[in-house]
Amino acid sequence: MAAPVVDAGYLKEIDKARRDLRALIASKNCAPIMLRLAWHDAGTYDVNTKTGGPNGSIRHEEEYNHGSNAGLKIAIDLLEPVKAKHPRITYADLYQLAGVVAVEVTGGPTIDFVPGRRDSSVCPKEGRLPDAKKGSSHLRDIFYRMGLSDKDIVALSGGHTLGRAHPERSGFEGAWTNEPLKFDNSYFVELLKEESEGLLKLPTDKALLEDPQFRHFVELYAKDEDVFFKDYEESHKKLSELGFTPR
Ligand code: HEM
Ligand SMILES: N=NC(=O)c1ccncc1
Repeated sequence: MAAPVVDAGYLKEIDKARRDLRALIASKNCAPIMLRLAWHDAGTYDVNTKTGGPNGSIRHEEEYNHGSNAGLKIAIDLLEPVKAKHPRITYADLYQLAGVVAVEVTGGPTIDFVPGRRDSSVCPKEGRLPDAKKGSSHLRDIFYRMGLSDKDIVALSGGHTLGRAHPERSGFEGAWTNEPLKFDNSYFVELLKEESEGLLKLPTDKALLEDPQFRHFVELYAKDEDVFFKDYEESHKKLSELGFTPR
């Protein structure tokens, strides 16, 4: 599909949609699943083939039915009324805007959002997102393929400050923090604790402790929330613009 014309009218629609997303997320307490949707649409990017990425393709059954996307149809359906109210906005932009708003309204950093992403109906094959049961080398394979770095891997893993795992979706259960609707650095604080009573640590979360390069950033972010917020904002913007050249 063609890229949207980002004129004054489009920018006005983005501002209106931003307000509607704030209201939706507040009313449904759905910030976590909105952030997960944005990350799953963007995280399919392959920097070598320049395919996948934040292009709205996850709206198609072929992709949202991937095992790693279990549960995300809930977010896709919640966003349909917002899309219907602002039809000029591409799904690609809407999903990334929802992710940015989800972080902001839960107390996280303000992430610069540049609109203009085009939609695609080409769905990547399953397997481009990380497998929670694996370790550091797998994380690097997946995120380096996107064109992201070690710092991006750790900072973006901080997205697990929000929400929880659902056995019927991923087989894992529980939240990573004691305040799963608050965006802060508690994911890293809990990760460094030997035992965080009743809280979740995925094998890939634990990999961030075992790998020295990753652990450096975990310790930094656990100690200084401002540094985490600055790095998270940069990495989230990078993720949301993979394969997209803002005009
Ligand atoms: C580093 C590799 C990652 C792995 C292996 C991973 C794995 C998972 C798994 C297994 C779940 C549970 C899904 C469910 O049962 O509902 C989950 C949830 C979640 N993930 Fe990730 N994730 C990763 C990175 C990220 C990133 C980069 C972000 C965003 C920046 C993110 C945001 C979330 C959020 C917000 C939830 C909670 C969703 C909810 O409460 O419904 N994750 N993740
Ligand atoms: N945030 N990542 C996920 O939700 C996820 C990633 C891979 N497999 C299942 C779930």
